[in-house]
Amino acid sequence: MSVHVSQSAHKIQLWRRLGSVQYRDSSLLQRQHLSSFSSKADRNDDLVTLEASPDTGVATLRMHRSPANSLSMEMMQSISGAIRKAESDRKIQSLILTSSLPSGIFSAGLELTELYQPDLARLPKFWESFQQLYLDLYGSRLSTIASIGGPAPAAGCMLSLSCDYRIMTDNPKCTIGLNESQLGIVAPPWLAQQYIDVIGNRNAELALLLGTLFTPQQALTVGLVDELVCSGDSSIDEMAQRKAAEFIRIPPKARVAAKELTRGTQIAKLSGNREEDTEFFCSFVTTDTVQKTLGSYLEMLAKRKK
Ligand SMILES: CCCCCCCC/C=C\C=C\CC(=O)SCCNC(=O)CCNC(=O)[C@H](O)C(C)(C)COP(=O)(O)OP(=O)(O)OC[C@H]1O[C@@H](n2cnc3c(N)ncnc32)[C@H](O)[C@@H]1OP(=O)(O)O
Repeated sequence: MSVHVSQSAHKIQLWRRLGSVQYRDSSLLQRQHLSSFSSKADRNDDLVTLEASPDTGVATLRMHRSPANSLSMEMMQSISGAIRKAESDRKIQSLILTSSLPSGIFSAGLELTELYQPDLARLPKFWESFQQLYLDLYGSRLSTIASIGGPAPAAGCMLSLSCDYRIMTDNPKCTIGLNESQLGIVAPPWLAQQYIDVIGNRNAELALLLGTLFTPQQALTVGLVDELVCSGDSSIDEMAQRKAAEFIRIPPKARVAAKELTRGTQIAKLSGNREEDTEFFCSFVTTDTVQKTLGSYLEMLAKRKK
């Protein structure tokens, strides 16, 4: 145990050195004019909707945090809360995770304003909410289906990786993958492991290095999604419902036990390592280097829009 702790302390030092100077307060960084990236806390009450159908045993969790379902702390807590609510209903055996944004965006990943020039008191709680969301979704007793009608980069991809089955719209503009390296950051180990488990070591290695965003066809080829639906075809919901019904036909105890076989070790690993993981994240993301890269990435997003 002591060896483990000292190794991770070493890793933190390494990240700090990579970032050269540790970020202390926002005055250390040049404030840039990024008017569209200014929100932080938002209201918890209208970010997701849960529709449970006891007749079919299927609940549908729709995300609608405009404009892109990016994951603020409150958004992650709302999704976690809705998963737990669905789980508490013994008639519900399956959960479909989808977006109800008119743009179709599944989720743009972590809310970048939570990472850039962060509120230092909020940052650890933000990361704990991300860990919790992973634990709630990946470890759910429900069979979970991601119905991906639009882009799903980074933590948006994590949401889908945490489900048991992924259906995606076949529109080349809708991409999916862990693109963190393009932002000058890396995926946390538990998220990288999900990627490795789903697409295999070599595919994950290359994709993590390059920050690849896969088109739906490429995602299908590497196994990142299980099925594609023709673009514009409204049947993605029907397909998700059909898949949910297929999972429900498996006796729940066997289904849950099978899931535990493949996911139990990773869930236990993060559960026993949350504080250290949070400390590492906060130390890493607040380095000057990471902050500068995030600032440039945000500017690039804003310019691209113009
Ligand atoms: C122990 C070990 C620890 C190791 C350390 C671990 C460190 C890990 C640290 C962080 C991990 C981060 C994971 C992440 O999830 S980072 C987020 C990555 N996300 C992205 O790169 C996506 C960026 N967005 C896009 O590419 C596009 O917006 C897209 C989702 C494809 C949609 O494109 P489009 O339909 O063209 O729409 P717009 O680009 O115009 O976007 C619409 C509005 O949404 C805003 N937006 C988009 N993404 C985000 C975001 N992630 N956060 C906040 N806001 C976002 C965008 O600005 C537009 O806003 P507005 O209309 O107001 O201008």
